[in-house]
Amino acid sequence: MTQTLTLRRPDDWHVHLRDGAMLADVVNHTARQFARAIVMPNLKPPVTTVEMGRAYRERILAAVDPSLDFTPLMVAYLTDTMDPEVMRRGKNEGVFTAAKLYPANATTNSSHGVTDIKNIHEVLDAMEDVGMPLLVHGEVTHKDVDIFDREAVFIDEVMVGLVKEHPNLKVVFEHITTQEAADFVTEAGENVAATITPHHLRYNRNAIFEGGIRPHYYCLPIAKREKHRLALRKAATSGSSKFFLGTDTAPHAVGAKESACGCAGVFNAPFAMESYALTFEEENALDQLEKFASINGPRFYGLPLNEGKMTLTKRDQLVPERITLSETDIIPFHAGETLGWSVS
Ligand SMILES: NC(=O)N[C@@H](CC(=O)O)C(=O)O
Ligand SMILES: [Zn+2]
Ligand SMILES: [Zn+2]
Repeated sequence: MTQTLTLRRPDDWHVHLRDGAMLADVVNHTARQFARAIVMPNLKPPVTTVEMGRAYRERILAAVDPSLDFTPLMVAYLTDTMDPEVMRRGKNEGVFTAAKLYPANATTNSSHGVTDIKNIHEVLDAMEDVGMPLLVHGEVTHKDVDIFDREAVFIDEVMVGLVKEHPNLKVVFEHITTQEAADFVTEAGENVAATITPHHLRYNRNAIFEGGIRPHYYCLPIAKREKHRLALRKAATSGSSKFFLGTDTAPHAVGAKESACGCAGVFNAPFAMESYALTFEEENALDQLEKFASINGPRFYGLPLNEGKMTLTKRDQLVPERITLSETDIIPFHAGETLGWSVS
């Protein structure tokens, strides 16, 4: 018996499309599945001005296969010295959909990030004013905090105060990895939501060390204990409108991953919807997938729902061991596995 599932076309509320040759190589993997994507601004140099946001959007559109209907939604990268006027202009000129808070040195290309949230108080006021969502990489960076505790500590040290001081600011807690983050978002006001990646729903921290060190499972925030994975699965499939799809697809060349100091990030764009479908199926929640993938995100951002459709079919599909790009190879998430779902 073939089983199919037809949904409104989904959006991806957290992607890294990179730039140059890598951009051209990866963007259509996202555009084939998703109608829109929130494009992260952690380039070198980061996207900190309206002009840079506009130019990056042009480069993305130039790289997209014209037969695919895809809209990149641009994000400003917040620094200690960001001018609040960039938020107002970026919004008025239709360039920036959101702005991203990277705590300085928390993750890939975050060295220009914010060293203290106090430094962006006026920027946050301006965003609250114009209704621009703040996207947060929620980890503290002090060396004395254990890497597995950095998200939970960030909630206490930053998130609680942030939502108290800016009660009308829309906040997306990006790529949550802990029970604490899922609970925080559930208990916060309607202005607080979270994205959840395919990979944090599928493996816990043991996968990173199974029989040896496995760099392709390394991403930030790092995967946590099993109880946290189960909490994320519960949140994603709960039907709550506060949780939505954000793959955090983060391509790095195979050599940059398989290294003495390997980069953080999982490249999951090619089979993202198949991976989420598998998880929702295992949770007996396929009826909740459309809300998570196609409805909760646009509702939170105040954008229209997509009119197009996507059909997922219950049909086996082999994920390649590696994908050859123009300048390097890359290892996709689920490499070598057979997935029980295919996007038609
Ligand atoms: N998630 C990751 O592990 N890496 C992302 C950065 C990020 O989202 O934190 C990247 O840009 O490579
Ligand atoms: Zn991040
Ligand atoms: Zn990311």
